[in-house]
Amino acid sequence: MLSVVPRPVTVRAPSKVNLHLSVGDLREDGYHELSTVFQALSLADDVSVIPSDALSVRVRGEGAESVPTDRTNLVWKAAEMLAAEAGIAPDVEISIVKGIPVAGGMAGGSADAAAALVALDELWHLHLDRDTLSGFAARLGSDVPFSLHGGTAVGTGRGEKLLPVLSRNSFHWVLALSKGGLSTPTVFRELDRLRAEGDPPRVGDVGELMHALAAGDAEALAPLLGNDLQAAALSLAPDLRRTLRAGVTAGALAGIVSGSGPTCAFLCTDADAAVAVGAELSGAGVCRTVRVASGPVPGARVIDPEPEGSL
Ligand SMILES: C[C@](O)(CO)[C@H](O)COP(=O)(O)OP(=O)(O)OC[C@H]1O[C@@H](n2ccc(N)nc2=O)[C@H](O)[C@@H]1O
Ligand SMILES: Nc1ncnc2c1ncn2[C@@H]1O[C@H](COP(=O)(O)OP(=O)(O)OP(=O)(O)O)[C@@H](O)[C@H]1O
Repeated sequence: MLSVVPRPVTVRAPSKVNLHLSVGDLREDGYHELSTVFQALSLADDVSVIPSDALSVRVRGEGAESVPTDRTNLVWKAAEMLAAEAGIAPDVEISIVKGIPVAGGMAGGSADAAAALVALDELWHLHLDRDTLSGFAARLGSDVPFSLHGGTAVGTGRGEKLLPVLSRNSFHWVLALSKGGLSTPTVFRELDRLRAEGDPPRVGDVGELMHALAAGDAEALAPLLGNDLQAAALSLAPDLRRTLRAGVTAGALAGIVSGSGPTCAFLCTDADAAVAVGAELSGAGVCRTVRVASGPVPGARVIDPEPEGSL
């Protein structure tokens, strides 16, 4: 009798940077009302799923040692959610290859959760539509629907309600990765504290930023980047000021803290400039390592995995 060896399904999911992040009031459910513009970046995680005897999670790559492999991992929760929907047992081995820094403000865990939803939908032949998958994504975390969606989008509510944004051309980024991570709830709490004591800067209107995106104009976009969480991230990790200054000195058009930090994202004129800024920044001793990335890129999608050893 012929036995069929199951093939893994592999899904790549992007990181994100918030080009504009306006944080509103703290709601009764513990979340803040947000208005944000997300861009999906080419720095990505790959998630593979294959049938197994029981649910298990393996992690390798960037910061893998600090990622849980038990039921607290978002991919575990994603598998249990989809299996319950399908009325089957969640017996799969899930392998994550991390490219996105852990607790870096770039939606790494959210990318994995979105990738797991897409991969298991494919593996189990569920054929769920995008709206249904987005519903599951929103239950897993505020950033997960965007990791599924990709591209450039406005997020409202707690960040989970999305509308696509017209964006021309690719934008080129250098990402300065930090030694440690920052906890997202701690950064939101720090912003509440700073606001109770004073008046940290708030981002302005988003209209001009939309025009710069539609025009694909990096020079116009640079001065319009803004993040209300930046003051809180800098208060918790003051060394990031030095990192932000160093990126601009190295030739970036502008630098911001990505989401809740501590990763700093630098917008550059073009791909060559990004490589030059990255090289200069990595020699400046202001971060653990640098990555060059571009955006927008698509959301979580099935890929043909690279053969083992080809990287
Ligand atoms: C900072 C951002 O990355 C910007 O896109 C997101 O707002 C964070 O999204 P996320 O990591 O998916 O966050 P979640 O897992 O949904 O929430 C983690 C915690 O962050 C805080 N949180 C998150 C989103 C939001 N709109 N308001 C909040 O106050 C809450 O304390 C929440 O308990
Ligand atoms: N698959 C996962 N990958 C990374 N971290 C995970 C994962 N699942 C759970 N976690 C936990 O979530 C915490 C936050 O990690 P994550 O990388 O998602 O942060 P982040 O990129 O700052 O998130 P965001 O930008 O969405 O706020 C980690 O410290 C880790 O304990």
